[in-house]
Amino acid sequence: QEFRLQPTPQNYTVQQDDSISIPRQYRLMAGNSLNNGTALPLLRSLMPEEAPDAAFRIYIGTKGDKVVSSYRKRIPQKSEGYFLKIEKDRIIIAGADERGTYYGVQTLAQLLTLDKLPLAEVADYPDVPYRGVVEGFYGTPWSQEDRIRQLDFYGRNKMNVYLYGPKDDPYHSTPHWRKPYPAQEAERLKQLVDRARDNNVIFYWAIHPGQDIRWNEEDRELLLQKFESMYQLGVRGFAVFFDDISGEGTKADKQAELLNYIDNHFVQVKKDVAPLVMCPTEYNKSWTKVEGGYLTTLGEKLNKDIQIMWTGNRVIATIDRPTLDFINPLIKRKAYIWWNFPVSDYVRDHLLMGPVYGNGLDIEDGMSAFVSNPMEHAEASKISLYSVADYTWNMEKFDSDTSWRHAIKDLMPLHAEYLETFAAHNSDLGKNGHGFRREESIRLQPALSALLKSYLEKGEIDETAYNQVDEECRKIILSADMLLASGNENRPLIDEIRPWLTQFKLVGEYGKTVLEMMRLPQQEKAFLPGHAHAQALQTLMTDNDARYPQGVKSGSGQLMPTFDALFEASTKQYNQRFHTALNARAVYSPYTLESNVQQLALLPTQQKGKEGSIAPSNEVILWQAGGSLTLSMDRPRVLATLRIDLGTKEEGYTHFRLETSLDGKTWRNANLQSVWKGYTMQKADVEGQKVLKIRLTNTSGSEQKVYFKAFRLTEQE
Ligand SMILES: CC(=O)N[C@H]1c2[nH]c(C(=O)Nc3ccccc3)c[n+]2[C@H](CO)[C@@H](O)[C@@H]1O
Repeated sequence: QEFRLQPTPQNYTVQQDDSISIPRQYRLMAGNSLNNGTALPLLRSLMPEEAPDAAFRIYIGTKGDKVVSSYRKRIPQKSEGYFLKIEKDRIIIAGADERGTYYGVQTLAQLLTLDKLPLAEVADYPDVPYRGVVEGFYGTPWSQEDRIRQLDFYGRNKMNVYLYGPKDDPYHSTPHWRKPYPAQEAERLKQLVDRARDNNVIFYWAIHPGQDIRWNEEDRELLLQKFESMYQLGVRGFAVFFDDISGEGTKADKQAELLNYIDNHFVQVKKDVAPLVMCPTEYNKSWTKVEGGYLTTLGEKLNKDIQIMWTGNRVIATIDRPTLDFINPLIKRKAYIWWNFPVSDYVRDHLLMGPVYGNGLDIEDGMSAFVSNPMEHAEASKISLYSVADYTWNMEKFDSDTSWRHAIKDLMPLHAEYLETFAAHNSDLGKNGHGFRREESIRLQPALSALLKSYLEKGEIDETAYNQVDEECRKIILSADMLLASGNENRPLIDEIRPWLTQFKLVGEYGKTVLEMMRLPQQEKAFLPGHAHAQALQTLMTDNDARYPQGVKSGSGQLMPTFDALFEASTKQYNQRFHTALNARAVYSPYTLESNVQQLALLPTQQKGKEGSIAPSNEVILWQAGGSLTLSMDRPRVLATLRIDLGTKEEGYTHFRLETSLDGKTWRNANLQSVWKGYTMQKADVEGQKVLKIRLTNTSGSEQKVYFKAFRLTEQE
């Protein structure tokens, strides 16, 4: 793949027929404005041989510096803009500000990877003012090493913000948001703040107090003391998140009062702190009731400098002009976009490795920021983050597929073709409560469809499609092995995705086995080993990595549905021909979920041995009055235990009725009682009962906000 600058510059010209050797020594002419910045240290790390008498010169400064005054007019008049020019005997790097100059050096760093330096001119600047990442997901927070690698990545990719807000950090959220970090944790955060500074990234520390905040002076002062403790660690960006809470903390006027107080008595007083950021409780259109006045209250009352986050028309959504035309007038400022991709905390059995696409390419003027909420898998998230950096820097020239391919090459240059094969088939989320899906196996889709159509409709094999799919299965198996054996090229990435690589190889083997079965349904003996092997592979693909209770899924968007359909079709053909009853069901779960509660309806069910479950959800469930959830078995089964956890206190369960049925018509109550005092896990008195269906209904007469943490049954041996 050809060399490209990342992110795509606004203006970049190169003299095609000329270049220079990378100078071994140079004389540095630097402006004073850079003395305390990071541009010079970066430049010196790239070109170590500084010599006062060298013929080759490097002029570097910001627009106020004399050393670059003759290029002043070439500097884009945009925040973080820069002008970079490489001539035969000099390099000029002139920034609109210090960070712009730093970005000019980052661009030079990329050009220095070439064998020869092109005689180039770059006049560049970002489209979106704040660009970066909000570590705002549920699940295992990133490690210290993850975050340090992330911050270096943001520096290289010209991302300028990182918001620290992992939901599962108890000092970010309830119960310990009021307390300072323990010394060891504080020291680790200080290291991150310093690393962020080295990469010219604004480190925002976010607090998530809304679940138990009291609107009084004590909590207000405790919050300010926490911010002050973070300021002492070097933090210069602060955020307050009010998402996913219920009760008192959701009040807009109280939220605005608190935020304005923080702004007036902390942010404005400190003078060196970035604008305050807040995430509202109504952070997407599908939840907000404009007439309820929550957003307009914030828009009217919040100080104008305070940034307001927005996830779009839904919790998980792409961002377009209508999205911004809705929210910006309400909040009376440009939305600070919190993009919930590639976050996967609600589909933890999937990896989201596909291209970034679907956001508008003409909306750069409608947002103050665009930050991505990533997966708990830090390295794997970089495929998307690389493209988010590309998209937010130069929206008009953003090309989804080109960016995706370069992102993969950037992550594993020596194994890019194998990682691209893996990423292409691990991009869709599967069925989920948000209804957000992604394309998968795009290039193979026509062959998969043709193969399946000809086999199902005519019982024939489309040889062209067959061979394409067979070849892809070979590449899948090869890619999995090559990546698993890739050694130290990017060990942190391989460590993250290893369960999915193992699964991916099984998918390739399953595909090859099913393809062989397709040729044999008329051969009474020869068909059987393939059928048995396919079933063995199905079992191996189900009972996989114990670290992921929902299992791990690979190729679930296109490959597996096609292979399962071909498995079933060829087995049914065999059964009809030889009057046998080989199992033709590929994707087999004895449990089916039905619900009229929108956020529950799409949750997947799982079976592992004698245990059956409905996948948990990490969001607050809005369970309407009378809403119910029914788990049906494929046949009556004798239960041993049933555990339910709605994340609510004891009395919360009085709002629900649990019933069982043997025929789906007559129902009997099954009482719930606490498994452990004070905890929310409940057990139902179902031991020894033979049931066909289990039903849980909100009988309180009003909407209940609960968590869906567990719904697990075990059958008697
Ligand atoms: C602003 C935001 O997206 N907040 C959280 C969030 N909240 C939700 C919800 O779906 N929340 C929700 C749903 C229904 C009722 C209340 C809250 C999803 N997410 C993200 C993706 O799972 C999660 O990573 C994030 O921390």
